[in-house]
Amino acid sequence: MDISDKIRIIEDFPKKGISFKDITTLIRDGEAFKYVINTMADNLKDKNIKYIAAPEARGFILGSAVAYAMGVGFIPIRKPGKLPGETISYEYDLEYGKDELVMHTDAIDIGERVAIVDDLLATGGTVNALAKIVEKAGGIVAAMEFLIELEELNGRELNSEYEINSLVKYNV
Ligand SMILES: O=P(O)(O)OC[C@H]1O[C@H](OP(=O)(O)OP(=O)(O)O)[C@H](O)[C@@H]1O
Ligand SMILES: Nc1ncnc2[nH]cnc12
Repeated sequence: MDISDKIRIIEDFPKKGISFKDITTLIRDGEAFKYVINTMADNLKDKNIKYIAAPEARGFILGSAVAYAMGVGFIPIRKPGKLPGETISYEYDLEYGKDELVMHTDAIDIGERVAIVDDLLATGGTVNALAKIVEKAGGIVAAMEFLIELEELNGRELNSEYEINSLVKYNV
């Protein structure tokens, strides 16, 4: 199935020079959404995955559906101030700014295998921070799955120690 034509591109959002890849047009199409989730779940089978971890907000849309499809647990990775228990955090750079991610310290036990799911790989800062948090908690990052990869931003290089799969690639 060709899903690339379901992604809407909006230039100069959220600021000038950014070519924004909008996935809302893909996920409102039930067949395209299902295809993406099943493809990601299929890529992750036979990897002995215990949990899917995904960052808010767009990561939750895909990550929780992939976890459900695989019958494994879901770990939400949030912005600061949202999780009620004891947390581990990590600051990172975005294509357009800075941010911080937070996970419950007890979400992962030592040696448990985690797959990271997000809608888009740009600079790779978000998932790198997420991977470092998982490792800080004693988990193993078994793979990273993306719907979209912006190849020129070299997110793959920043995360070269991890297995990375993406479904649709763009130059910018
Ligand atoms: O590879 P990177 O350069 O780190 O960029 C990719 C991240 O940026 C976007 O999230 P954003 O922080 O805009 O948050 P949102 O999901 O809440 O819209 C996107 O959903 C990825 O998580
Ligand atoms: N160009 C882009 N489009 C959509 N989401 C993004 N997150 C980081 N860069 C992005």
